[in-house]
Amino acid sequence: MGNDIEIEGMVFDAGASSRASGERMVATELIEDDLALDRSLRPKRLEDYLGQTRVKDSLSILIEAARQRCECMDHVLFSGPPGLGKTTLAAVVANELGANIRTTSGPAIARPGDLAAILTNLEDGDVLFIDEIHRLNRQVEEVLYPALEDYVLDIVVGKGPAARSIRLDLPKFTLVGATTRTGLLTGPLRDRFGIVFRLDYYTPEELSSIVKRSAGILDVHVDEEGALEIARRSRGTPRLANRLLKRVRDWAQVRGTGDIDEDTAARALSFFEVDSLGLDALDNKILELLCVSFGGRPVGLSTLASALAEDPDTVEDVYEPYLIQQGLIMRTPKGRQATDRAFDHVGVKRS
Ligand SMILES: Nc1ncnc2c1ncn2[C@@H]1O[C@H](COP(=O)(O)OP(=O)(O)OP(=O)(O)O)[C@@H](O)[C@H]1O
Ligand SMILES: [Mg+2]
Repeated sequence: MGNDIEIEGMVFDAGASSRASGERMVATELIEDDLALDRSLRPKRLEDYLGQTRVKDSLSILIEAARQRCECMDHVLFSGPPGLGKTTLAAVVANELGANIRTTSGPAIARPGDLAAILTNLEDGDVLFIDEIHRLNRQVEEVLYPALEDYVLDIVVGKGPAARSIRLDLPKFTLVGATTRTGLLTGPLRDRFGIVFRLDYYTPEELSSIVKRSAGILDVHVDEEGALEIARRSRGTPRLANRLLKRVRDWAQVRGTGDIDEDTAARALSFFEVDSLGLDALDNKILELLCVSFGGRPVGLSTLASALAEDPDTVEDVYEPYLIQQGLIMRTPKGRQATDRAFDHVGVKRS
């Protein structure tokens, strides 16, 4: 294969290994590359959190009301695809409330005892942030319900006939939950949140202001059109916009003047194989297969996956959602099919 890398006699398929670890340049999930960047670019106050105006407006009312009454804010849930700013928003809420934040995640709380330890260590007014809350197991959830409703913890002491249940009072706290999949949350858990906020993909204009803010922090000059060009290729996702900005900055430093305008951004991103719609090489290969090799006919998932030398689940979970959301492919009962927009993008006529 053309992409193979040979190190000390061992041969790696560069494409497969980077894909297997999820490190696609256009991945919206967190990758190692983002970590240092995340810390410096994450907004801390509501005014620096750009876009999502409806969510921000309601949140600021909730926060202000809680502050005026000197009470805890209602429990809130943030849901939405990876990289749209759920974790960021949880920290922003705590900051605006002037509260401490304790952070944990669904998979990290394995047993009811783990949750009990977290809850009893909270202080009045704290924000408890549970990321990936849809991954809490049922027994743990059962402990959480009374804690959310009445700030109490029911624990069973002893075993067998001598076992008895005692009730402990907990400090008043605000739970902030985050999930990529509201559908996976159980009904009773969802019902215990005062408000569920759905984060949506950002518009290019919103992403462009995020790019400009980040460029200011990174101390790189980007003009209006340059920021918008990066924004258009960022799949509606701030995390990706920041990552692409970083790559464009590298390219501009080495191949350009160091400043970022529209032309620099476009050339840099084409160099890194992120095209005008934010599609990478593999996305484009999918479109080419559907439009050219299969001539626009519906193609079954397994046929498509084997033509790409990929796993069908990966094709369905990783590659397809954005292509479908962009109206480039359709799922039909007979299989996957390219749309007119895909034909336009690939630059061929439907036969
Ligand atoms: N509204 C925003 N304004 C400015 N920057 C943002 C905004 N939302 C997100 N970001 C940036 O995008 C990055 C990713 O956001 P965050 O980690 O909060 O996403 P997430 O929704 O929690 O993703 P995941 O589902 O993968 O946990 C952050 O480091 C932050 O810098
Ligand atoms: Mg997160």
